[in-house]
Amino acid sequence: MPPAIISPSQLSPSVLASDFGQLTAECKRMIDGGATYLHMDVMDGHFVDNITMGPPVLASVSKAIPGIFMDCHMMVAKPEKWVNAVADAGGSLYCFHIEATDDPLPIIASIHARNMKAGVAISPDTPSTAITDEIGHAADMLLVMTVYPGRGGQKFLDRCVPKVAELRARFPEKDIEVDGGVGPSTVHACAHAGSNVIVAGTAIFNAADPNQVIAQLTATVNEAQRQS
Ligand SMILES: O=C(CO)[C@H](O)[C@H](O)COP(=O)(O)O
Repeated sequence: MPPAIISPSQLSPSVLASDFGQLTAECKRMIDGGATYLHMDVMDGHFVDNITMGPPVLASVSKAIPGIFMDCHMMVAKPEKWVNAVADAGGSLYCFHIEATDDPLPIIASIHARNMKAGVAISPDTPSTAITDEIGHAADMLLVMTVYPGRGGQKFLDRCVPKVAELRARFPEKDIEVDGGVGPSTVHACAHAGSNVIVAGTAIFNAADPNQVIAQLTATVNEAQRQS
């Protein structure tokens, strides 16, 4: 059993599954439905084979929804390049991929210098040990991808779950996020391995009752924390 988790649960709907033509309304709908974060999937067409949105769109959302916590998942080839633009756009958390840089510590420092939380993500084929003790302690959040980044609606990769447990054992005080294929049938494994920040896209946006799914995912994490 992993050590007791002290970080509160957060539910972060992935806007990749939203109607981008109604993005602000979709984000409001999620917050009103019980989400605490909004997972903003920023893709630049280089790190992954897809393009989504950038700082101008983030700025529109933060302007329309003051106080929103934008959990910005930067699937970009040069993560050092966008820190200031995302901060200026109202980003709350800047999470970059360890595979996209040879020098993560200065990026974490630059994120903190702009008063954002710093996240470090690992793709499915990257071992959790790529997040060294030094990197993990410097970051605020560690993201374990449970699908290959780039698209929503993919099948959850169970083989990534042990990485959550390994990181939780080394970093009991950090936020640990899971992203990809997470929904009512897969959240239990993530939560019991030690994840406290849950990203879900299609499971929420495609649901008949999104608020019920948000409540169910949050309750599963809270129950896992009570049992830890
Ligand atoms: O980062 C992502 C893809 O790169 C998405 O956030 C992720 O896939 C969530 O979507 P779903 O819950 O539908 O799998």
